[in-house]
Amino acid sequence: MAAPALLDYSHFTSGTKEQREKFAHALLDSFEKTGFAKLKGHAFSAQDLKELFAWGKKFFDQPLEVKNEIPNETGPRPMRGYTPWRVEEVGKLHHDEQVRTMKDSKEHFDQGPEHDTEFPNKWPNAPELSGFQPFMKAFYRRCDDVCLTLMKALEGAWGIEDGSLVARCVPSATDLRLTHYPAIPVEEMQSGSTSRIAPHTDFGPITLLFQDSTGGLEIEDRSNPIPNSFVPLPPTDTTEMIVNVGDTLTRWTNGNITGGTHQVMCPAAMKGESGLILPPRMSMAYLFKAERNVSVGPLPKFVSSTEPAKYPDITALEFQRWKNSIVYNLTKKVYPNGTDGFNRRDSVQDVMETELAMTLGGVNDFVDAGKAIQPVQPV
Ligand SMILES: O=C(O)CCC(=O)C(=O)O
Ligand SMILES: [Fe+2]
Repeated sequence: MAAPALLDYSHFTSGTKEQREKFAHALLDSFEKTGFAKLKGHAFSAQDLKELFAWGKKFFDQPLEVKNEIPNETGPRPMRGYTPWRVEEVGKLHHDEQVRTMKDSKEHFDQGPEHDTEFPNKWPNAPELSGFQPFMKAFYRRCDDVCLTLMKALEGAWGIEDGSLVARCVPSATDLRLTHYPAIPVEEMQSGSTSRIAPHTDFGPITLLFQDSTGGLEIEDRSNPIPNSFVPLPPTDTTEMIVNVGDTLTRWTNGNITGGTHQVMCPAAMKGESGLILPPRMSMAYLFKAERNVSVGPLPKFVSSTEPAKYPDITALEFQRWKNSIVYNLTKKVYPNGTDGFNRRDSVQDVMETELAMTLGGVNDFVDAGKAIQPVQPV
C-alpha cells in the first residue's frame, strides 16, 4: 500500500515559501491516500521522549489504589485522570461485530487544557511525581503548537482563508493521553478477542502519536481488498511523530478524507509464537480536538449543491460526548442513578440505534439531562 509520507516539519516552520507549500501539499496527499503521515525535524528530541515515557512509567508503576485516587469519571465527557485496565473499549465504535466484542488491554492517564474549569485536570499527588505535572503541561503546549501549525498547513493546501482552520481549534480542547499496555501472554492477544487497543479512528481532526520501542502499532492497509487488513507501523525510529487523520477531519471535509484506522496488537516479531509474554508498552497520543463549541459539520469549501452535507452540524463537545458514551458503554435510555443520567449500555443494538440517531441529527438525546443543545452554524 502507499506508505504514510515521512515529512520534514522544519521545512514548514522555517523553510522557504516553496518548501512550505511542498510540505503542505505532501501532508494533505499523505492524509488523503493513507490517513497518516510521519514527521521528522520537529522539536521533540529523543531525550524529551525518554523523559516523557519515564514519567509515564513512574505514574503507572504506582499501586492501583493510588492511581484510583484520581479516577476518570467515565461518562459522556472528556476524560481526565486515571482509567484502569479494561474500562474503555474502543472496538465498540466499529461496524464489524467481531471487533465490537474485542477487549482492550490498557490503562491510561488523560490530561486536558491547562485552564479548563469545565473539565478540570486531575494530577497525581505522590511527592515522587511532583515533576509530572509541569513536564506534562509543557509537553501539552508543545504538541498543541504542532497541531495548530499542521492546521495552518492544511489551510494552505486547501487554499482556504488564512487562520480559518486554526481559529476552529483555539482555545484548545485536546485530550493528551498516556497509555500503558501491561505485559500480556501472546496467546491471549492471538485469541481474536483481545487487543492492546482495538481498531478505531480517533475523534478529533488529527492525533499526534509517539510510541516506545516495543512495537505492535498497526495501520489499515487500504490497498488490501480484504476488509480489516493492517500493516505494522514499526518503531524503527521512535522520534518520528506519527500523525493520523481523525473523524473530525473526515466530517469537516464532508467525507473527502477518511480517518486513519489503527490498532495495537502483537509486535510483528512475536506473531505466531506461543508461551511468550508481550513486554509492556507505552504511547503518548495528543488527541487534538476542535474548540468545544465549533461545529464538526462540513466546512463550506466541501459542500455544494451537488455535494450536500453528509454530516450534521453538531459541536465538537457533543461529538465527543457521543463517542465516549459508546466506548464507555453508556446509554441514556434509562437513568435512575447513573452519573449525568447515563447508564451502562446493554447491547450492541443500543450502539447502532445511537449511531443512527446521531447520523440523523438526533443529538439532543445524548446531552446531559436538561441541557439540550442547539444545532450550531458552521463557522
Ligand atoms: O498506543 C498506540 O500506539 C495507539 C494509541 C491510540 O490509538 C490512542 O490512544 O488513540
Ligand atoms: Fe487512536
